[in-house]
Amino acid sequence: MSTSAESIEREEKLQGVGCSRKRKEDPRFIQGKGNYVDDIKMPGMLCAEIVRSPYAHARIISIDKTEALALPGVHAVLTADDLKPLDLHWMPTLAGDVQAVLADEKVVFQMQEVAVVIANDRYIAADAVQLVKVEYEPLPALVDPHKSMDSDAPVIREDLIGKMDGAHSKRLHDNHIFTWDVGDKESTDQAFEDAEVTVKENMFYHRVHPCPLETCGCLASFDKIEGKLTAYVTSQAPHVVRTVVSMLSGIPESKVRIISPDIGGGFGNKVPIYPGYVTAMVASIVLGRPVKWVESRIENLTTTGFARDWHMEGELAADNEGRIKALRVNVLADHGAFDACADPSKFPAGMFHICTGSYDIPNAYARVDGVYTNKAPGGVAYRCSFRVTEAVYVVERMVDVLAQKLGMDKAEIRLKNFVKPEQFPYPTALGANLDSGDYHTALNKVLDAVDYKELRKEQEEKRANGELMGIGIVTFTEIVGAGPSKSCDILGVGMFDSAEIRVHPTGSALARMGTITQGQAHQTTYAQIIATELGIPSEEIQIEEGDTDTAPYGLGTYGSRTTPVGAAATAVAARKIKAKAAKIAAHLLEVSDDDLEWDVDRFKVKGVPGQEKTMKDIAWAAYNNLPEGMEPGLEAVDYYDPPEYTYPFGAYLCVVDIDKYTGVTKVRRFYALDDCGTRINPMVIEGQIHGGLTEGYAVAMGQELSFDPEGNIEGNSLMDYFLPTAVETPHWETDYTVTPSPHHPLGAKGVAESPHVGSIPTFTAAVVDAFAHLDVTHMNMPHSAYRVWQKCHELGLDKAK
Ligand code: PCD
Ligand SMILES: [Cu+]
Repeated sequence: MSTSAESIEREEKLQGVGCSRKRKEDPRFIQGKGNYVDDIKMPGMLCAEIVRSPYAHARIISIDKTEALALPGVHAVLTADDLKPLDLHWMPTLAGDVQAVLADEKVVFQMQEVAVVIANDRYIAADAVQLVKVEYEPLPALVDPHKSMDSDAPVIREDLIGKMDGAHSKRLHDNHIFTWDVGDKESTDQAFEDAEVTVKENMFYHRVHPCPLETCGCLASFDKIEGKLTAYVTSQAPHVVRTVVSMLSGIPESKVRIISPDIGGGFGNKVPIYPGYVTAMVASIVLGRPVKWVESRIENLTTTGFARDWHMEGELAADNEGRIKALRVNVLADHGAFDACADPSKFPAGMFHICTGSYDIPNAYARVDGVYTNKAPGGVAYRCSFRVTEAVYVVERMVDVLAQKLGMDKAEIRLKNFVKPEQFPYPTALGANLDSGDYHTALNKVLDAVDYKELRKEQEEKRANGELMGIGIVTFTEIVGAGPSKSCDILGVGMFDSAEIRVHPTGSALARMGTITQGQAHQTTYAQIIATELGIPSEEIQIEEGDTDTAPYGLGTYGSRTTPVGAAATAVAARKIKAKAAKIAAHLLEVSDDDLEWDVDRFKVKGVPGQEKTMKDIAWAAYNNLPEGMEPGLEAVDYYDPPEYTYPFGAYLCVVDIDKYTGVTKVRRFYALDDCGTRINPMVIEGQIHGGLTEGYAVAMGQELSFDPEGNIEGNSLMDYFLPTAVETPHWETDYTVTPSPHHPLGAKGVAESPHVGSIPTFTAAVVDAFAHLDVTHMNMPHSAYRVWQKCHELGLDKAK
């Protein structure tokens, strides 16, 4: 291959892999030309609003629609009784449970969907909601998951009474959902018995919500003549929605069209299928007119897709030198009133088995018990590949707790226990198979960059002075790219993904994928991959996603799976085209394909200067001058089933200064080093990392959905729920190393979740480290000023001068 200045120049023009190509979608967005579900209008369109329960737990005595129906402009009021004849009053969840579309005799969480009003516009519908008279008989609410399995606990799911075979395991109580465990319990227990040192800590990973700027919504239109249902849905997985809608409604899948238009942020919130979507679709079928439902902010925060809410007990066993011998974790998972977690079907606790982290831990055992409470359902992967956030949190916290007990440095204990570069691929004690990594290089790079020794010295001086300064260190490993079909499916559909590329006669291309961007810049970055593979300039490649009538079947975008799965499909589809292109070039140049070499955007005859055919020449020939017997056209499709997950990793360090009189925590420095293997677009990666760190800061420092003893949700509007703006957001410093994935066609791993997963425990680590000299080993999030002040007060620090 030639590396002449001329070919380097041609390569740069392609704007391929590795180029910080500007985001192609931005000119549209910044000019207000985005097209979201709520922007779409159809002739004759009606609007739906939902009547919701004021109680967390109550029996429905009666529903009186008379007054609502009498309001001019109201077309219908639907309740569970109206959906019953269609068998649509309950729906399956992604977690193998069922969920009431509209409450069936009983409400089980505050703001649960009770009835839906359909009217000419949203204002009339909202007025009519007030006129629907529902009589309730309140029942005792179960809010504390630790009490879910008490013998006198109120039973939440009467529909499941006596059904002790759950979707994932035996159920131990009417409020128990599943037990999931992994690892060797016996050897782990033994290692704990034999250990020189053990540590244990309880931590609560509080309930939060992804809170995308655009709330969830659906515009459904049923064409009675064609028998076709078209729905614009805020979905991160449009094909999955199509399959479920077809299964639920009996409409052939070929007559269901789901379109995810522009999406204003997903963050996991837009993976599940919500009652609102179903009611809009049903209403359109019943009324024969398009029906739109769009949530308000409070509805979004209260009823759709929460995340976390795990009570975790972590334990480590080690020797006196700090070599970790075993990890044991016990989790009580609060899933709310329906198990609507969005995980691959066989993983009720997501990818929690990554909780051995970046460490070489010989023995491990983890157990998770899911229980029902009177809270909204969800359990979505808020910027995390299914409970990876929880996994990283527990192990990183425990390593710090161990270091404190042994009086060891928190960086040193990590360097001592890392999986070493020569150990990859590394099978963990809990069954993950880490494909690649170089943890020592990453952490050392960070320690050098911030002058760690100097920071610790400064901390000592501050402590002597009675000031609080904390240094948090986290070295995390993610598991992304769900996933190999052999282990990962959603309702039976394997979690492959797809790409279809068509090269037109004049050499430009159109490509469609089964994934769907929500702001990640897929239109920019997918084109870069094809540009490098096929030598077609990025500018001449159009990327389309999100319309099930045109895109090949895919499982969607969440869990940072686009790069590990969708980008791999794209590379492989492009390579199929290139293989055909080589044959056409050989034919045009009258040589055998062996005599050809690829040079950026053309095939050249080896050793014969000037004898060459560009991709443009080849594309034209594909439609008129082909080798004997070859079919015309230049296109390919690939369904890529990854052989393995990818394991991005990183090393983060945070420095905080805490005011002991007010508890105000100032993030002085945050240094984030990420390794996602081959980097497709460094600028997009940088943006993704800034976004993920900011969301991590939000979760660690302020976001929280809490409940009072009656099950009333607290803090469910943006008056209380913390969304950091540029004012609160700290300054981020980023860095990287490159350890390519050995099995991915491009060597790339996902990246978008890493900063979220990695930063949250880093903030906690930094806050706790500020108090470490006072024997504090853990503090629960969120680290709001009030809560941090409480700790200062408890320790009498706010009294000291
Ligand atoms: N190596 C590499 C990697 C990556 N990349 C880039 O970056 C991005 C991203 O990617 P990923 O990582 O693969 O991911 P995806 O799949 O695409 O996505 C997903 C994610 O993404 C993130 N980010 C974001 N951004 C925005 N803007 N928006 C949104 O919504 C969002 N979301 C979030 C979330 S949450 Mo889940 O759902 O929770 O699970 S998951 C998630 C894209 O564009 C790509 O291309 C590159 O370049 N390179
Ligand atoms: Cu998660």
